[in-house]
Amino acid sequence: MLCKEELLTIQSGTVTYNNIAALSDVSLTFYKGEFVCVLGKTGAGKSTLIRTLNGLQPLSEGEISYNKKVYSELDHEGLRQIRSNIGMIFQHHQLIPRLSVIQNVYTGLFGSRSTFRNLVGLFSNEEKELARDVLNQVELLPYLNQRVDWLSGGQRQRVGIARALIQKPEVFLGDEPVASLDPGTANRIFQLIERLHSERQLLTIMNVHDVKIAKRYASRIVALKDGKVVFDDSPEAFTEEIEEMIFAY
Ligand SMILES: Nc1ncnc2c1ncn2[C@@H]1O[C@H](COP(=O)(O)OP(=O)(O)OP(=O)(O)O)[C@@H](O)[C@H]1O
Repeated sequence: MLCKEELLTIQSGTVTYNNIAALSDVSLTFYKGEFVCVLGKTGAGKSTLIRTLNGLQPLSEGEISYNKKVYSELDHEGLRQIRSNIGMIFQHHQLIPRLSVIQNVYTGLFGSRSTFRNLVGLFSNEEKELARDVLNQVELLPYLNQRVDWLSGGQRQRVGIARALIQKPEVFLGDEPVASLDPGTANRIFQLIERLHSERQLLTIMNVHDVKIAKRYASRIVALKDGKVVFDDSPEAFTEEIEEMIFAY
């Protein structure tokens, strides 16, 4: 029997904002090689879950651990090291508009370099080679000196993916990465994410609101409602009844 390698765990996780629980007693274990899509209507807690997994949002109660290292027991440096293993993409890319494609990709390395090297923009030949390699993987090498604000939405998201890849992550997180894109472009972005996921044997966790995308690409679907996990199973087990229950008002 194959032994699943546990990577990220949230145990009884609760996040409270002004007495309202954005996440409520959530317990999930994620394994290397899983492609997880997190579904839920607006306000269900999807972004909060992703931000807690990335260590950007502390839990009000409960524990999160990465490779058995508990976030709340780590100092700033320990948390930074964990974050360097987690690549993240966002709905609005969070690129620096006036910088070029390759300069934006370099920012993915900033968490693992000295402030001085970041400030003066010094990059080793190895780092330059790595940036070209990840841009090639997202098919943007011809655009490396282009300003990102001149690119289309799909191209910008591919820059965001390259910026995450340059970290050589073990975990790939996404907060609604295709929510602003047309269905065709959204599918092409997910095909790219799926290819990179398989080639690199990542743990991939993507928030989406499109059930079709989740059913097509995920190996596991987690659904949230009012901050609680209401479904955690295979895409095949995600029925129309469950979909109605999750999106009902
Ligand atoms: N910084 C914050 N301060 C106060 N309340 C917040 C904050 N962030 C989120 N919330 C609240 O927590 C709940 C969950 O929000 P969250 O953004 O995680 O949901 P979501 O499923 O990602 O929704 P969406 O798809 O709209 O982004 C919502 O009720 C939201 O209003």
